[in-house]
Amino acid sequence: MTLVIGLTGSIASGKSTVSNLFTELNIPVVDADQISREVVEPGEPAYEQIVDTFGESILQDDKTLDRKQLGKVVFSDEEKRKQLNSIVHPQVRKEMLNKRDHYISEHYPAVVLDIPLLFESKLTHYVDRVVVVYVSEETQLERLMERDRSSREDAEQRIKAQIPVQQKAEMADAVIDNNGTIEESFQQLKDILHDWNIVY
Ligand SMILES: CC(C)(COP(=O)(O)OP(=O)(O)OC[C@H]1O[C@@H](n2cnc3c(N)ncnc32)[C@H](O)[C@@H]1O)[C@@H](O)C(=O)NCCC(=O)NCCS
Ligand SMILES: Nc1ncnc2c1ncn2[C@@H]1O[C@H](COP(=O)(O)OP(=O)(O)OP(=O)(O)O)[C@@H](O)[C@H]1O
Repeated sequence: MTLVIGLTGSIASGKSTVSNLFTELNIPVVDADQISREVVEPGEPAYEQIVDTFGESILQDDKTLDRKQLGKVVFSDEEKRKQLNSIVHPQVRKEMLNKRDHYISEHYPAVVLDIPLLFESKLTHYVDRVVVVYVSEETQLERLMERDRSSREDAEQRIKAQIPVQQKAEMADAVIDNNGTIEESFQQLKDILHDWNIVY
């Protein structure tokens, strides 16, 4: 039996950091953000739909998506964000389920689905257990501004596009408090897996 673990949190709470820790433990990770980049490459069906909907001003000179520009458009306008989601999400889901089912058929003890919008998109039925990576609002804002070199305003807009991480933590089966060091988060992860009888 493969345990399917949903990994979520809010933007910049540390999902990718924790997903690397799963990888270190040889637990495969299916990354929704990575898939969402693949399905919008030129030639893919979602690409054409995005250009039809948002126009050529969201393209770079080489015709690939200008993600910064598209981000500005969709994170300042909920309707536009919903439009983009309705184009990208069905493709992402299909690909994620294919990958999940592949790992299950290979009898891995566990597989992780790293899905930023697991709760917002009501996808908890894809997984058996949910781990939320939690940080305080101050840490989140600081890490987001530093990582993306973004202004406070842009960072706050992105944070507001998701359910607050505190609320997500309340809905989780397990929470990793990522306000401390990565080593501390790693120890919490190992403890959770031990509780769930996943021993590597
Ligand atoms: C708007 C886009 C082009 C901005 O690209 P950019 O490279 O700047 O950001 P990236 O894709 O790395 O996302 C960073 C984080 O933003 C958050 N985020 C992304 N999209 C959304 C969204 N539609 N709603 C809320 N939060 C989002 C997630 O926490 C994600 O981890 C891109 O995020 C996108 O295509 N979003 C729609 C698809 C989506 O929902 N992806 C996230 C989960 S599948
Ligand atoms: N425990 C930690 N200590 C210090 N910095 C950290 C820690 N965890 C994560 N970071 C840093 O915080 C930033 C956000 O982390 P990360 O990219 O893992 O978040 P995320 O939840 O995957 O973000 P997104 O939702 O945008 O995909 C990164 O720059 C990362 O290096």
